[in-house]
Amino acid sequence: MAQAEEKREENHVLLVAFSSQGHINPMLRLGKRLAARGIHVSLATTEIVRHRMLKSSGAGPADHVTGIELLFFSDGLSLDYDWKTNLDVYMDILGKQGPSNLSALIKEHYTSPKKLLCLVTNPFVPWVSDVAAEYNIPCAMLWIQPCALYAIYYRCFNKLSAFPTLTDPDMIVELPGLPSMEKEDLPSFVLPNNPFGSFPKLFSELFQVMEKFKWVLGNSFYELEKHVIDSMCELYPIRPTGPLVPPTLLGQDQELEDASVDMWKSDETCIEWLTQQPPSSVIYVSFGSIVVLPAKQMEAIATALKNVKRPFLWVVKPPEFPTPDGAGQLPSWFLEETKDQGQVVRWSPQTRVLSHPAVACFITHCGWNSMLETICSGIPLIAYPQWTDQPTNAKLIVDVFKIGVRIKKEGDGNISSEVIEKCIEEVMVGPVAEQLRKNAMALKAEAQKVVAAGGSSDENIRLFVEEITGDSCKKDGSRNVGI
Ligand SMILES: O=c1ccn([C@@H]2O[C@H](COP(=O)(O)OP(=O)(O)O[C@H]3O[C@H](CO)[C@@H](O)[C@H](O)[C@H]3O)[C@@H](O)[C@H]2O)c(=O)[nH]1
Ligand SMILES: O=C(O)c1ccc(O)c(O)c1
Repeated sequence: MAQAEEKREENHVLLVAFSSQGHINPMLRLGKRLAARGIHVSLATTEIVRHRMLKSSGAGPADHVTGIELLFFSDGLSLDYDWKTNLDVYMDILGKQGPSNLSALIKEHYTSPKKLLCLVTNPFVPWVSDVAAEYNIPCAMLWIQPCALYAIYYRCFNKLSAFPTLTDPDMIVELPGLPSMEKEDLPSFVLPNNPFGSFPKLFSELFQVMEKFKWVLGNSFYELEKHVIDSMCELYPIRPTGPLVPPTLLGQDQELEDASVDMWKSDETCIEWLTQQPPSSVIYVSFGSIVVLPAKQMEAIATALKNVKRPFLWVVKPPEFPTPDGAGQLPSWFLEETKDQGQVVRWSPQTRVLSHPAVACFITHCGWNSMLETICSGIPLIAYPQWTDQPTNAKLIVDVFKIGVRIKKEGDGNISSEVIEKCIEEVMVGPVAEQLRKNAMALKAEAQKVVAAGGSSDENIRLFVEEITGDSCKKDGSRNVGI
């Protein structure tokens, strides 16, 4: 038997992720923390990731990321399928084709699949638990959004609390461990008029069969979300093992190598440019890997950045499927009129940007990875959420973590440049800015503590490893450090 195959027989965990960069990277980082405790780890995801990695690096497709083997299966569609426009169809086809394709991959790569210690999946590919059952392997889930979202979905889809309906769309939602939430604060998938039918269906099915997951791990930390984590103890506990961000952001670069994939090539020139800017002066703007802002909103942000006359670094990722209405594109006047003020890049080395001393604040769509990276960099945020978990993440930023402000939409759903300008000034100067920075620095210090030896997330990883390897006498998944 070849050496690689021998390894797969012994202490092996297979992670399975949806194709989004924001889903794969936290899984890989969990993988590194398991590997640091002697577990062999591989990650399986769909072919589109191999294709994007190849395009981004210009080299041959990677089959390893710092020691973690990458495996790919087909989602049942061609590589150029416009899945963002046809999300419902995509999720449906992935749900039908994914299980047999993943099962075939496991048969092909593991001589005795039953010897796998565990499959770890993320919530967007919940059917992985059925593949695990087929081979009689236990299954864990890594919840890749805040624990607050886990609690909200659990209560909503098991009908344990009241949520807005078509007849009462504006009701205030009250849940244990969380502040009161208006409809603007709720994840879009629980709203009665949400147009993405496949996601509520997926989450509804998932949260009704949670017993298929022997463990639920979270990409968060106890000290950040303790009330809501405690509130889930009696229902279905979640064990936070994060923040799963690059070790450099946690002061752990000496002891732990990073594992992540880059689906887009980052423009490193912006780091040189940042180095020429005064300390705490630059507004960083990015909306992650999926959001494409309507032209009117691009115009409002462009106008605000120009008017505040402060240096900025704006990531404008060209839409993968451009539309004639100018969505996701800069207004034609912007580059010329701001050429001495800021930089625009197509994709940035974001974690290096956030931890650069020149960066003062971050205008963000509130993707959870971006939020955790910002928390670990100790800078305040300006929240401009769009959909999925982002509205709730924005609520957490403002009312729970208290490290930022939120750009409020007008009645017609648009934003005005004046509101954005006001938010920028609020986080840059004055007593509010000072308090936000203090709070942000305190959370950064906390994040470093929880991943260090004996910290709450480190302990939760240790317990998980003990349980999957059978080194623990208690295997009921209920232990959770900090509770
Ligand atoms: O120029 C850029 C912009 C982003 N990033 C990285 O890309 C990731 C983006 O992740 P995230 O902030 O979570 O945003 P999305 O890619 O939009 O993530 C999706 O997945 C997240 C986890 O489920 C959700 O919280 C988001 O709402 C959802 O949009 C982060 O690690 C960033 O560091 C870069 O490296 N360069
Ligand atoms: O993480 C999310 O919430 C999310 C939602 C929809 C997507 O298409 C996606 O790639 C990620």
